[in-house]
Amino acid sequence: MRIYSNKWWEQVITSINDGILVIDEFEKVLFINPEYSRITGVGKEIIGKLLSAYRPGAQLPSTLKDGKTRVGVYREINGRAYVVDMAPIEDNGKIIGAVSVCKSINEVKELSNELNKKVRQVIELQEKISTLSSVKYTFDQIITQSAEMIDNKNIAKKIADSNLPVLLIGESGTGKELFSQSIHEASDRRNHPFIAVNCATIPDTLIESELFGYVDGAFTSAKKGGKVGLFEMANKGTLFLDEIGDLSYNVQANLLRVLQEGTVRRIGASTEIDVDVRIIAATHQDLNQMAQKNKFRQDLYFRLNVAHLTIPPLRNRREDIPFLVERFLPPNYRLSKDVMQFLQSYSWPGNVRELKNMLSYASCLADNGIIEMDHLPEVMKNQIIEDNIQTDGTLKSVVASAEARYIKQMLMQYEKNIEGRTLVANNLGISLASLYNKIRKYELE
Ligand SMILES: Nc1ncnc2c1ncn2[C@@H]1O[C@H](COP(=O)(O)OP(=O)(O)OP(=O)(O)O)[C@@H](O)[C@H]1O
Repeated sequence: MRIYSNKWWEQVITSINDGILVIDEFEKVLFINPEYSRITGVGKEIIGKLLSAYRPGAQLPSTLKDGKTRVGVYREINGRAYVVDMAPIEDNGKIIGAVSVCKSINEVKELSNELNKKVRQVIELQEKISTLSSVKYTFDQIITQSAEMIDNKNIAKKIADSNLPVLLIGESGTGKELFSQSIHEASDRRNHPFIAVNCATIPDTLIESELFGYVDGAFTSAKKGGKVGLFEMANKGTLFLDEIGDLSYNVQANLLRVLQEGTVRRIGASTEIDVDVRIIAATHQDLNQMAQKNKFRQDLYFRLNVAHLTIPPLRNRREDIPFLVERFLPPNYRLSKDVMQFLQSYSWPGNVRELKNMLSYASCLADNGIIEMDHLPEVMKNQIIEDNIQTDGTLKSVVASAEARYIKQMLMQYEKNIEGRTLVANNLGISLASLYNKIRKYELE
C-alpha cells in the first residue's frame, strides 16, 4: 500500500470546507486549517499552545479525557457563532489526540435570514396573486336573453378548454371581464391564477416592469430583490389584458415576443424564464382600424385575434334589461312602471355596470321598496336619449317621434305637479295648454 506523506494529508485537510483543529494527547494544538481561522478568528499562533489555556471553555480536552464523541456543540466567542463536532483519535485502543470540526453559524444564520426573506416574498406574492386572481364569475352568471349574447356564450364555452388567445371587443361595462373569468373557470387552467391588468390605468413607464418584472438593480428606483412580473405570476393560468389598445407600440413589441417565444426576460436580466400563460385581451377600440393606421401592431393584432367575441352594448339588447334588473335588485324591491319604461329607452353609455350601480343607488333611496323616477340619479335623467327615435317613415312621423321623445325627457326632469309642468312648458317654449295636449297626443303619462 502506498504511504502518503504528512504534506499530502495536510493539503487534503487544508482544502476541507469546515474548520478543523487537532490536539495531541497532551492537549497541545498540532494543526488548524485556514477555514478554522476564518470561522473562529484564531490564527496560527495557537499552534503549540495548550488548548484549554488559549481557548477557555473548549470541550475538546474533555473528549480527550473521556474518549466520547460530542456533536453539534454551540460556541459563541467574540460575536462569532459556530457549532463544533468533536471526536477522539485512537491508536490501538489508546487515545492519542482529538479533533474538532466546526461550521460557522453566522453563515447558517445568513442563509436562514435569506430563506426567511424569500419565504416572506413568496407569502406576499401568494397574497397578491390571490387578490389579483379572485375569480368570481362563471358562464351561469352571465344573464342574457339576447340571441347575439347567447351565441357569444356558446362560442366562449367551446373555446374555453383550448389554449387559443381570445379577443373581447365591447364598450365599457358590457361584461368583457365577466366573459374572461368565465372562460378561465371553464378551462383546465381554473386551478391556476387568473390575473387581470388594465393596461389603460398603468403609466407607460411602469407597464413593462409590471408585466415582465425586473432583476435587482435593474434601474435606480428598482425594489431590492427585484420584482416578479404578472406573466410569471399568471404561469399556468390566464392573463386578462384589459384595454389592450392603450399599450404603447414599444410594449406591444415586447408582448408579441413573449407570446411568440413563450418566455419572459425580466428587465435587466440576461436569461429567459419559461411561461405558460393564456392571454385574453379586451378593448373597446377597433384594433383592426388602429392596425391599419399603424397605431396598433398588425402582427400582434393577428396573434391576439384568433378567437374573437363582440359583446353588444346594452342599448342594442334591451330584452336583457328586465332580467338584469331582477338579478341586481335587492329582494322585495321593484320598479315603478315609469322607471321600467325609462330604463327601456335610456341609452346606457355605461352599459350593465351603469344599470347595476344605478339600481344599488336607487334602492337605497326607495324607502318603501318601489323605485320611482325621483330615485334615479340626476345625470341619468338629464341624459338626452338619442337612440330609439324613429328614423324611417314620413318626415311628419319622424318629427313626431323626436318631439315625443324630447318632451318625455323634459317631463322626467321636473316634478309631476303644476309647477313642474309650467317649468317644462317654459323650457320647451310652448304654453302649458299646448304641453298638456302633446302629453295626451303622445300618451306620455
Ligand atoms: N350579462 C351580465 N350578467 C350579469 N352581470 C353582468 C353582465 N354583464 C355585465 N355584468 C356586470 O356588470 C359589471 C361590469 O362588467 P365587466 O367588468 O365584466 O365589464 P367590462 O366590459 O370588463 O368593463 P370595462 O371595460 O370597463 O372593464 C360587473 O359587475 C359584471 O358582473
